[in-house]
Amino acid sequence: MAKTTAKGYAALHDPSMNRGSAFTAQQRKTLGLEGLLPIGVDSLELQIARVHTQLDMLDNDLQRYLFLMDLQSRNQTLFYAVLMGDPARFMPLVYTPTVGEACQKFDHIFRSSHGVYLPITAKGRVKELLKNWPQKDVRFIVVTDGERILGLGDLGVGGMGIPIGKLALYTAVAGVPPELTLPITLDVGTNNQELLDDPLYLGLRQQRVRGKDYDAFIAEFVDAVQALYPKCCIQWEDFANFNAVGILQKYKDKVCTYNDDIQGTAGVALAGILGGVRVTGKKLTEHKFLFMGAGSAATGIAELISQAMAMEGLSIDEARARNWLFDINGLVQSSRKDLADFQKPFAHKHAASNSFVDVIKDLKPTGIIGVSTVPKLFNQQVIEAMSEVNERPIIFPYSNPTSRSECTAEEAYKWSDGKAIFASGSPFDPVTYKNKTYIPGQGNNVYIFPAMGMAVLATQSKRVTEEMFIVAAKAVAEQVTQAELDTGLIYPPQSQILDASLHTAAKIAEYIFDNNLARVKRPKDIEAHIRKTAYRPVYDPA
Ligand SMILES: O=C([O-])CC(=O)C(=O)O
Ligand SMILES: [Mg+2]
Repeated sequence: MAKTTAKGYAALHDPSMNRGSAFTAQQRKTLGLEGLLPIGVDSLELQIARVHTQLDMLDNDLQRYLFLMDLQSRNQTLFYAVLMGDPARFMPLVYTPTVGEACQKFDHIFRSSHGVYLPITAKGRVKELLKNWPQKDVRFIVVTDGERILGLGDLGVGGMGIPIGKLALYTAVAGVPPELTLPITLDVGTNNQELLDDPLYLGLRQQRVRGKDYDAFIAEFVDAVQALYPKCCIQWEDFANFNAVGILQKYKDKVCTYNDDIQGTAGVALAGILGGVRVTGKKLTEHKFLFMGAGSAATGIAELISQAMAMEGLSIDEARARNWLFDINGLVQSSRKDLADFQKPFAHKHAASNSFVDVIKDLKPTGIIGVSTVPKLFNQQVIEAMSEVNERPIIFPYSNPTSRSECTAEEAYKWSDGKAIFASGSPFDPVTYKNKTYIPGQGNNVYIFPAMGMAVLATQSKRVTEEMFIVAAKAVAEQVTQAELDTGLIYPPQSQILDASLHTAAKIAEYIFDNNLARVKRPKDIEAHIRKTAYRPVYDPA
């Protein structure tokens, strides 16, 4: 929401200004609020405590999600103070897994609007619609077309929950000022018949537009953003593979943009692997990865790992040869005729196989990475096979939300007899197995995208490059202590995610300055500058 200076009654209804019961007596006088609030004056701490009590009264996480969204549209400072006070507790509410359920039920739970909806029927008028957003300086847009929301598929306009949730984390996790962010949904229709048949559905009631008209709409959108907000970075989120890959290819060298599912996920996977590599004692170049799923998330991770392996001495071809994909049609290998261009670098010579377990026994990967959106594919046989060929198998079920995870943390630890190096896309509780407690890490792009946002903000970077994700991955991984590795954690603990993200952001920013991508002058101490720029959820002094 835009920062404003509303007065009187309007001040109570402007989330960027509203303090509710925390307006001081003096402010109430000056702003004309006397009589509009009960006489008591709360501190922010007391307001936070009240929110916790109210959350405790609710029966389930979807209700808590709705409560928090209402809070966001009522009192922004309090919303972020609550989130940032306990990120480990609140991330699963405003983000995966609860946000997935909220997107599925979007039309039924809809209350008030946040962000901008651009229907393809407004073709030619995108700029005009965007101008209705009150804020004139927007630095981050997270945009979806709702076609592949987490692993839940086409949710049409209901996908909006994702840009809203991601941007809340830009702020809560890396301190990006909320007034600079804007969630957007491009409504190009939906192919989800259940939605089309639902009288409560709020999006366009038509099949998805494809091809030239779709591309032209995306182009108009990018142009409009450039024209209105020249310093803005566009993050593409939860598009179907074929659109995600094409859009990124088309715009990554033209404007400041990235795709979180391809590049952010790749960054966080590489960070987890660098952490995991420390546990295995083997060099990165000695590892070999097998992906369950061969979409753009898989190829994005495989490519970033390959680049990182190449930086450690392998040729890029040797590096790619250590990354294998497996999908619904079996092992991706060079004789397959159904492959898209973006999959071909990872289609190596090998006999066809439809058995993931056989492929594990044959290729002996050191890690398996699940980006299939199909739950339970890492079954007991798979994890036992990985444990037979590895002292410490890397098991990363990355599909979201929890209901789509390739296995649970408990399954991974149990079936590997406590040997698994584990991280999952959505959170799992700690697991006790044979008297030892393991803390499963959340290998979610939340360790990357907020930090990337903060770095881009602090530098006004012209572009977002591939190397920036390698820098980010290394910065995340280097913060994990040996004691944390010993408990199974390969990412920094979520309780300290703000601090970790600010450090990661500083490392990325340093790279941006070093490579002449910045549009601002280099500060003497980059990390101090970033920490100073970061949003804090406090009321400005009266
Ligand atoms: O949103 C998340 O939790 C991670 C992500 O980008 C996805 O699964 O699409
Ligand atoms: Mg996503």
